[in-house]
Amino acid sequence: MPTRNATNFLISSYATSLEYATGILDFRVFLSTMAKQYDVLLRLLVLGDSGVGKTCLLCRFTDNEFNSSHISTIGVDFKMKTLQVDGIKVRVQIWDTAGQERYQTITKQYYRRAQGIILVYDITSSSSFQHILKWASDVDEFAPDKVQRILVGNKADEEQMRKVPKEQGNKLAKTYGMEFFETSACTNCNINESFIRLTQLVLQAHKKEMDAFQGSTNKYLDMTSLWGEQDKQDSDANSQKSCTC
Ligand SMILES: Nc1nc2c(ncn2[C@@H]2O[C@H](COP(=O)(O)OP(=O)(O)OP(=O)(O)O)[C@@H](O)[C@H]2O)c(=O)[nH]1
Repeated sequence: MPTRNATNFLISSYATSLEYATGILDFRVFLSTMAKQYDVLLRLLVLGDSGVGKTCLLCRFTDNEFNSSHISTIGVDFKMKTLQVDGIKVRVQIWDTAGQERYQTITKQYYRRAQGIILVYDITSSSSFQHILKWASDVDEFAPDKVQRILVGNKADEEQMRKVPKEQGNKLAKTYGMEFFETSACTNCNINESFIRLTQLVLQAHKKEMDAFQGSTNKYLDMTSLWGEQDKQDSDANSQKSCTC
C-alpha cells in the first residue's frame, strides 16, 4: 500500500520533536505576528482503523476535496480551518492519525493535547465498528478527562455494502454518551455537521475559560496552550444525527 507524502511525515516528525522538546508547539509566537483572525484556537483528533476514511473526512471538511484512492497516513498529519460557531470565530487544528497498528505508539502521544476526538468506523466494515471499543478505551486511558468525543460511521453512500446497521451505531454512541453521525466524505454528507458539532461541544465544555476570555482584553484564547499549562500544573503537582445521503 502506498504511503502518504514523506514531506508531511517530516513536517509532522519535526513538529513532534519540537512539540516534545518545548512541551508544546507555541502557536502564540507565530500567531502574534498576524492580525486577529480568530477568537479561539483548539485541537481535534480523528481516530479509527486504517481505511475507514479519516483523511478523506478531513480533506472534505477543510478543502472540499475527495480522493478515491487509499494512501495510508504515516504517523500523524494535520490541517487547519477557521469556523464561525455560535458567534465565535474558532480556528481548529485537526490532527489526522494513522489507523495502522504500527503507528499507535506515535499517535497515542497526541491524545492528551486534544480537546475533541472523532472516533470513526466504516459502515461497510464490521471489524472497524468492533474496534471502536478499543479506540474508545485508548481515549479513556490517554486523553484528558474533559475531552469531548463523537462517533462517526463513514461511507454512508455505500448502502448496498452496509454491514453495520445505523441502530447499532446509535446504540454504541449512547452507551459511551457520545453523539452519533453517519457521514460520507464521498458525497459530502454530514461532514460539516460533525466537525461543527464537536467544536460546539468543546466550547461548551470550556465555558468557564470562554466566559473569562470574553470578559478580558485578550486578543484570542489559545486552548491548545491552556492544555499545555494544565500539563505543566499536573506535572508540578506530581513532581444522532441521521444521514440523508
Ligand atoms: N465510498 C466511500 N469511500 C470512502 C469514503 N471515505 C473514504 N473513502 C475511501 O476509503 C479509502 C480510505 O480512505 P482514507 O481517508 O485514506 O482512510 P484512512 O482512515 O485515513 O486510512 P489510514 O490513513 O490508513 O488510517 C479511500 O479509498 C477513500 O477513497 C466515503 O465516504 N465513501
